[in-house]
Amino acid sequence: MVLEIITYPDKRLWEVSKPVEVFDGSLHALLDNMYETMLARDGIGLAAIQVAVPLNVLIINLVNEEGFQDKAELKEVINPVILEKNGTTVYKEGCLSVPEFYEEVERAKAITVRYQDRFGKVIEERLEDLWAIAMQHEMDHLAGKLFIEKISYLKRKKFDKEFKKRQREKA
Ligand SMILES: CC(=O)Oc1ccc(/C=C/C(=O)NCCc2ccccc2)cc1OC(C)=O
Ligand SMILES: [Co+2]
Repeated sequence: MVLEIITYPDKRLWEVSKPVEVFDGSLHALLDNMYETMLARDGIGLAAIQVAVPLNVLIINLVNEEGFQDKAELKEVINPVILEKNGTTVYKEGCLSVPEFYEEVERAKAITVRYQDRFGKVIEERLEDLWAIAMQHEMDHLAGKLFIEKISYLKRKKFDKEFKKRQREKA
């Protein structure tokens, strides 16, 4: 089912998530619900903390060349660890937990990551470009970090001003 996505400045977004110990039906249900929620909200990545579950679980499903999200390319990532980082790249990121705000973030261009799949099998992969960006963005969520904490001081001031303006408009 589609779950509620918590949004900035909900303090739970700064919680540090915990490792998954049991790869059971409830984990599978969480992954399925996260996928449905991400698609319903036009997302390409989602971390469990964004649906208020502080577990080291994230999913990524980028849009492919034909321009749609192929479920065959869905990555279900549990207990990820980055083993290696190479190069740097900048990309204008967005986040379902920080709606309507996009900003350039600098990240590693390529990473080697080790994680487990929904059955606990260990996978080691080298990711590049948008896959690497998305993995780093979602893994930051597991450490209680948002992309707006990685932008320059001036861009963060712009975000704060923008956010307050929208709050006033809504009030
Ligand atoms: C209005 C609004 O909030 O728009 C959106 C903003 C962000 C998003 C999704 C962002 C997302 O999936 N981010 C995953 C992390 C990531 C960021 C950059 C590159 C790779 C991975 C979707 C939005 O909704 C629509 C309809 O476009
Ligand atoms: Co995000």
